[in-house]
Amino acid sequence: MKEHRARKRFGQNFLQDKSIIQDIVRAVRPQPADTVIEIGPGLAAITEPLAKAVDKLHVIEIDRDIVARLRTLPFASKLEIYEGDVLQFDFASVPGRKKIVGNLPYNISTPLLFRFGEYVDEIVDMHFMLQKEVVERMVAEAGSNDYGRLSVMLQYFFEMENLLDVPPQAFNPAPKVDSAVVRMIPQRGRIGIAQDFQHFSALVKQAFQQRRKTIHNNLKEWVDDARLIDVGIDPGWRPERIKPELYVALSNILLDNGACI
Ligand SMILES: C[S@@+](CC[C@H](N)C(=O)[O-])C[C@H]1O[C@@H](n2cnc3c(N)ncnc32)[C@H](O)[C@@H]1O
Repeated sequence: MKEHRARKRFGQNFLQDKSIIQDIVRAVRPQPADTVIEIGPGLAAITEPLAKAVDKLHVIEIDRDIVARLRTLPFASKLEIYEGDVLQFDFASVPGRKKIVGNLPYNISTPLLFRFGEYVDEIVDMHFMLQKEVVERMVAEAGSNDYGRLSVMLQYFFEMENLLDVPPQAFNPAPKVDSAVVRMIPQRGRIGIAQDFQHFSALVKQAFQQRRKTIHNNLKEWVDDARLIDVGIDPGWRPERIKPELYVALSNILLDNGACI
């Protein structure tokens, strides 16, 4: 088969370390009847073992040359191939509760992660290879330097665990950064339910846009200190001190007060 030259614009760093590939597939635990979707199959490093384990594997790939290659693989009949941009993909178009997997293109990982909340009720679990720094932000606890909007918004929907650190040499070409595999499992309601998700999301965005400001200074237009204290928030705290569940509670209280961010 013709050699494929990795395309930087599609974030192509192909996994070549067999033991890491095995670790990922073992973590996913695919069963024959599972609905598994792989994002960015590339040269099929994870695709092949996944396709062998399930009756049908759904794959989403943007690179036309790679799609053509996938169609020639010996296990191609097991693949349902969607050619296009995963950022535009409607995950609800694949019926059933889904396991989603991918060694993600790092240039689109953050906007992609933000989309999964929309599909949370249709997801069994997700396993992604990401930049290690992104995984650290996803799983960060309040009070740590890595804690921010990504941590709050994803922890609202998912329980997450850093399963495995992966060095650059595991890929070809080697990326400039370390990577890690994260497991994400839907956990709706664990930290409360936002009455209005858009409002909760706007509140968290507003808070972290000005991370150096105290929560009092950040939100004084919308909420007085007494309400903050009611929820358990010290008005002198910076946004990174406030746990995800407190953002949910604060959003609900603001709505009850008729104060809309
Ligand atoms: C980091 S590579 C991983 C390839 C392969 N899964 C592996 O582990 O070796 C990312 C893959 O995602 C594909 N890709 C990049 N941007 C994409 C997008 N917006 N939508 C769908 N696939 C994309 C790339 O073409 C590439 O195949």
